[in-house]
Amino acid sequence: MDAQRSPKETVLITGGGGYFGFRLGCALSQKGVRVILFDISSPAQNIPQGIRFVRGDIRRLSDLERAFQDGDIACVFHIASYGMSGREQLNQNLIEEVNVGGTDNILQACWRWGVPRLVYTSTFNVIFGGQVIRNGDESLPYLPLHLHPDHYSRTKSIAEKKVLEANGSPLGTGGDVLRTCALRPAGIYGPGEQRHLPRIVSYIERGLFKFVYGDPSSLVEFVHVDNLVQAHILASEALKAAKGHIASGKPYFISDGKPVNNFEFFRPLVEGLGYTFPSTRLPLTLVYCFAFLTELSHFVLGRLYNFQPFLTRTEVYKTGVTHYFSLEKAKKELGYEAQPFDLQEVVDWFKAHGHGRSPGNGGSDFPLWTWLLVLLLVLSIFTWLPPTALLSV
Ligand SMILES: NC(=O)c1ccc[n+]([C@@H]2O[C@H](COP(=O)([O-])OP(=O)(O)OC[C@H]3O[C@@H](n4cnc5c(N)ncnc54)[C@H](O)[C@@H]3O)[C@@H](O)[C@H]2O)c1
Repeated sequence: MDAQRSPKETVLITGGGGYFGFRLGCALSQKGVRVILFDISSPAQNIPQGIRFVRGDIRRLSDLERAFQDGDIACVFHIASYGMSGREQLNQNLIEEVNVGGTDNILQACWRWGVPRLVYTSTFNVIFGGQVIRNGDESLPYLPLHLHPDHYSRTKSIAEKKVLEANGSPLGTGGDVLRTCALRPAGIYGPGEQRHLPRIVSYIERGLFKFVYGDPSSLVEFVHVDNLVQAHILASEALKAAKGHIASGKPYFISDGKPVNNFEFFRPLVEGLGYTFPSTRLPLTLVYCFAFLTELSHFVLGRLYNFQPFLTRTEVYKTGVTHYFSLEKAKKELGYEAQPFDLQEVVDWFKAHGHGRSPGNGGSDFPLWTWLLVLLLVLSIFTWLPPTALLSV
């Protein structure tokens, strides 16, 4: 997507109102590419001049028609998704409709309006389901669908397969074919990220981040938003004839390439905002049981009050079980080179938005966390009791 070679190319970004999609749109626009952002929600920031925003739902073909019909679109970045974290994870119908039905519609739209390239934003989770993976590569099989403990991961896996299977399929508009690839990112971070970081900071500020869990030597990965932007632009290029369509029909893992303990990764954020990093460490299984009970309570009570679960099972193993992947294929075939980033700009972003504990401010160190730990222990004991014992309580 080099501005010199294709100054008038148009791309469409589904989920372009979200954190990553918007960042990608801005980067492409700066390179001279015409950008259409497609999303049910507007971006949190002002839309730069030259970028077109189309409000619409990928579940509705008629909405997609408004965005596709007069675009002469060269590439679609399909980023929109639903159900990744928090209470969203528990709304299975919507997850299925957006992640699977929406992807079907995007494929239809590409065929119908002759879009030659489609880059799908997938996730590590299509492979990982709580098993230890060290330096895994793209030859690993998909996690069998019934082993996914959450519907988001299952539907991302179904959607990724559909996208990759569509590679080489004929376009409805002539002799050309659709070329597709999928990028599987680690957890995304960067300044202004709205999905994970505000939740983590709110736990820190409310005094709830008082323990870590799992083996301290467990390693996971993250990807800075700008590294992920770079990977998407390279992937789109690698679907072109000029690059021998090298990425056609393939998935690639994308991360910063620095496996790290999940909680240690966030240490600079905790300490940078003036809080103390917790010294209590709980066993992973205990926290997993707690997460299970949280999900169970949400299942029962969620219809009356759709509260934000403290943690879900998927979140527990994503943060506490070792899984990291090789970048070799992305480096070799896409030319991906992860740039070094740290959390300082994230700390600065939160401080600039009124967060952080000033010296002398006692903050919110109320003993709620102590009660939470006790509750966690009590509830976990219940999960080990046989159902008959529970019934007789
Ligand atoms: N955030 C992460 O840590 C992470 C990790 C791995 C993979 N991913 C993948 O990266 C992508 C981007 O993640 P993000 O963190 O920027 O998410 P995000 O929630 O900020 O963006 C997703 C966007 O999709 C939009 N959307 C949802 N349903 C839609 C619909 N029916 N029609 C149109 N738009 C719809 C949302 O409004 C949102 O703006 C997603 O595909 C996600 O699965 C994210």
